[in-house]
Amino acid sequence: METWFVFSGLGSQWDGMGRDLLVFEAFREAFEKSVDVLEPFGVDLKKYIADSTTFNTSNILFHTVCIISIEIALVDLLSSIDIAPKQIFGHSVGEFACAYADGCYNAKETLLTVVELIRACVDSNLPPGAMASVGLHWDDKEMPWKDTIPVCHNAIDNMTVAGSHASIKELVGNLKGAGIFAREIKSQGFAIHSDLMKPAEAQMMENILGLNLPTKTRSSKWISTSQSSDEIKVFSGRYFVNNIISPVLFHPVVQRIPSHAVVIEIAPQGLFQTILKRSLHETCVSISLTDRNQKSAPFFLRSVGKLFVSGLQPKINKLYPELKFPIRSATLPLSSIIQWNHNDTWKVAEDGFSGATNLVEINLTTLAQRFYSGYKINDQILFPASGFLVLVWRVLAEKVGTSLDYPITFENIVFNRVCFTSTQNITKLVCNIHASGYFEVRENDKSVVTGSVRFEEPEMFDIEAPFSEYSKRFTQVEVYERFKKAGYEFSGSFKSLLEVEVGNHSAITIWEGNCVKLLDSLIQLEIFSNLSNHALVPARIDKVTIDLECLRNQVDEGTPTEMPIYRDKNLKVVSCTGIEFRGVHLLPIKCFGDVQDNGKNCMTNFTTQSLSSFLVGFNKQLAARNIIKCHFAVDPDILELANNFILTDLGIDDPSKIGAEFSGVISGQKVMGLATFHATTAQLISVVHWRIPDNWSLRDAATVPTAYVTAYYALIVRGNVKHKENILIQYGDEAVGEAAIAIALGMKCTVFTTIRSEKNKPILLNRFPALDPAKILSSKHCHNLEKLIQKVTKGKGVNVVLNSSSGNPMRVSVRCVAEYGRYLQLMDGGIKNATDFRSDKKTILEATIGLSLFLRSVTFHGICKDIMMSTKEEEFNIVHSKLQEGIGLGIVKPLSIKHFEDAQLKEANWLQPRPSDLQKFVLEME
Ligand SMILES: CC(=O)SCCNC(=O)CCNC(=O)[C@H](O)C(C)(C)COP(=O)(O)OP(=O)(O)OC[C@H]1O[C@@H](n2cnc3c(N)ncnc32)[C@H](O)[C@@H]1OP(=O)(O)O
Repeated sequence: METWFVFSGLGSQWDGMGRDLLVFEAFREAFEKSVDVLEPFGVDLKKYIADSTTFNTSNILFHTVCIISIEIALVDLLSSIDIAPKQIFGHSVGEFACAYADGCYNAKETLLTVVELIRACVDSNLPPGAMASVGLHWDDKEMPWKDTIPVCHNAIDNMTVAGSHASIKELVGNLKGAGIFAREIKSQGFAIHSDLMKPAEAQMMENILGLNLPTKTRSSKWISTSQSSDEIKVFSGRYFVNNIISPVLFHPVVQRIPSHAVVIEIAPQGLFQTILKRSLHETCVSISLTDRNQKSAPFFLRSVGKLFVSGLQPKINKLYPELKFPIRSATLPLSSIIQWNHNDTWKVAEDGFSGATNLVEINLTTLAQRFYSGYKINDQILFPASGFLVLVWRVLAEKVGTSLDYPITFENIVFNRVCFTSTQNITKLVCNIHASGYFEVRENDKSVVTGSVRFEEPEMFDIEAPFSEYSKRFTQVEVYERFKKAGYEFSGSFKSLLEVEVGNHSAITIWEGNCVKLLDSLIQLEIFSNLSNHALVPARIDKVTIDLECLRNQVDEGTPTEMPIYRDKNLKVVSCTGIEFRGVHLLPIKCFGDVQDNGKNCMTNFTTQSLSSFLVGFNKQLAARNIIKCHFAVDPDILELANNFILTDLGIDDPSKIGAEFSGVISGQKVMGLATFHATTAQLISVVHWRIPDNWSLRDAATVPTAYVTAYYALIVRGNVKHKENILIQYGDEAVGEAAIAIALGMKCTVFTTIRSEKNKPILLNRFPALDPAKILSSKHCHNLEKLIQKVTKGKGVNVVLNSSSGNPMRVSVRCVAEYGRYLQLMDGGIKNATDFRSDKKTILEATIGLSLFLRSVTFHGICKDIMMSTKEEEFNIVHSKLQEGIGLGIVKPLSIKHFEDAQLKEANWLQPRPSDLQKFVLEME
């Protein structure tokens, strides 16, 4: 909403005007200043507003200065409550107040100009004149305004005319007789804006020049009603001489007011309310601050209320004296006397921000919803992802009043938790859809699903059927047997896949008019293609497009129809006629916060194939390569992953790999290294190693490779760090952070770093004497870090940032990176696993950093910690030789901060939660 101020002129004055507004401090202060300015000119403002006789016997000079004084005081009053205009304009002498509101003149300069100009008119002995507002058209030259002159173009059907007293009287009489609106205006015997004012022009100029006021420039805020073109912005007293002798072009300015503006009339009396309401766009709000027929102070307060309702934010507390503490103990609290007034029924405004809210009940005992009980995972009934999509779809259709046949698109759907239902309870879901299309489904006040949704023309890939009639298929029985092994117990409508091609490129389902079931068939094909021994559910879906009409054109309504589903792994698409899912990201159900994983699959399988035998297998294969006395540093998560995958036997080539870091001895030479194994078969794929000094213990050496490989890869290959650059390393007390500090200091870089724990500061300083203690800050005080970096780098920022978390450290890092800098974001487990709810990865994916980073020509790199498996060979070779060189130069050393726990091979307690700073176990193999 734009705010416009309009200042009225003669005609708005009345006996007692402004008097009651003196209760408002800002108004009173401004008015009293005007009183002081005008006193030397014999104008007693206070008496004028207090005494009827003075008012009624005063001449035009008193009337005008009083109107302008009140308008100035109202501007100050509004400004005190933080109401400021985007545009201003004035009617006739109302333009004087514009000079004040625009800042061209102060109150004194404004009032002196009024006094001098009007006094010139009074002193010029002009022939007596009169003015009237008439319901005639400005452009209608045929109208009978004999001997009168149109002087103010007020509205399409209203103008003010001026002339001799007799001619105005005659015209008003004639018009009234003809049923046309006509009203004389109190212009105190003057025909302002007409030629009758011309004889006063020279005197006005002389008086104005006598004031010797500086020439100013009007701002673009002030739109002129006295100049035929608003282009000329030079402003001096001459502007007002022109105002008095030229017509008022009010209506053309009113027409420039956009729809959705708040127009505030500033005058002793809301003179133009009738006209504004007739002229403004119907979505505008016109508010007067005053009304002669009502008590001024309450009326003003009601107007302030209207400003608030219109969307402005008046600071109403400024209208009252400041509360001084302590207040008297006898002061009664107000709260008991404040109550809701329910007398009126209010229509809530549709302002584009309100949305539809719908409570949806899931009652599995009803006929329509009974089929949902066929969706069970690990003995619990789950409300399926497809059910949420159809729910949101229905709510939106109802909100916009359209049928479900209209194509719909969902985007960025995020499943924050799973929703269990049961036949005993009714599940209550609240679906909010914002006007922007953002939706959220909540259960028990917790967010379950979010995303965006809109009805729009569908945009789907053309289906290219990969279907070969001869390809092998799993039958329905085989499909659901496999699902069962992973914990799914689909029944009824949800046993919807009739067959699945073994390569998971296609499947057949059946359409029986149930959208939930059909959508779920597509999700089921995606789940089936990724099946492991954990039940998977969608965590995110990038896009879903549904065109029901297109689907219906392909099927016989009322007859169950077999329908092929296609899956393209490269396009990340699962689709059938009229429906397309893009980017369905699945996660084990246990990753969803409050899910009670019964652990059936995980733990039973865990004992059948123990982790120790898995590691013993690794050890044997390294021994076959002459690497003996191995120590493994293993990440519990990776072990868990290995455990999951090793039992997966879908008969499909599974490309998953597991990486492990180790140390050992080859032909009497101590080494440390990295090895990769097949996740499904535990077979060794590749191994690399580095020679290490004899004085390193094998236990310590096992912890070095991943941290330094990651740091070298990030800083040298991706970050291209150069000698003596400035570098920010977030979390220098993490393994990769410590390695990065070692490398950066080795290149004589200026290192800024943060630490998670103060106790690590002396350890870091001991390990790196070259590190400046002043540049090691707590990660909890990011703002200090930003200040320090900007100060030290003279506002340029750092050349390289290595960051491993989202949230505040990320935002600070983004602001601290210099032009042409390199921003390196560590991704635990890599982009592929970025939807993992147990870590920062999801937040990193959803973090927004803005484009400004790239406009500064900064490059952004996502760095996975499994470098060996995810990097090109030539890049890994660089890392390999740099790391060997670093060992030789003493840059690479065992980590000084303890992130590792010694563990027993036979220990079976791997899946227990452990402190977050203990990242790995070190196992000594026999
Ligand atoms: C130096 C100087 O300052 S010179 C400048 C001199 N001043 C002027 O030129 C100001 C001219 N304008 C005015 O005086 C006022 O805006 C007026 C007279 C047009 C309207 O003032 P109001 O206080 O609203 O008058 P009032 O309350 O009697 O309303 C007029 C009624 O007539 C109706 N009306 C019919 N035709 C018209 C018309 N052509 N113009 C205005 N009102 C009209 C209005 O709709 C309104 O009816 P409503 O009350 O049902 O809405």
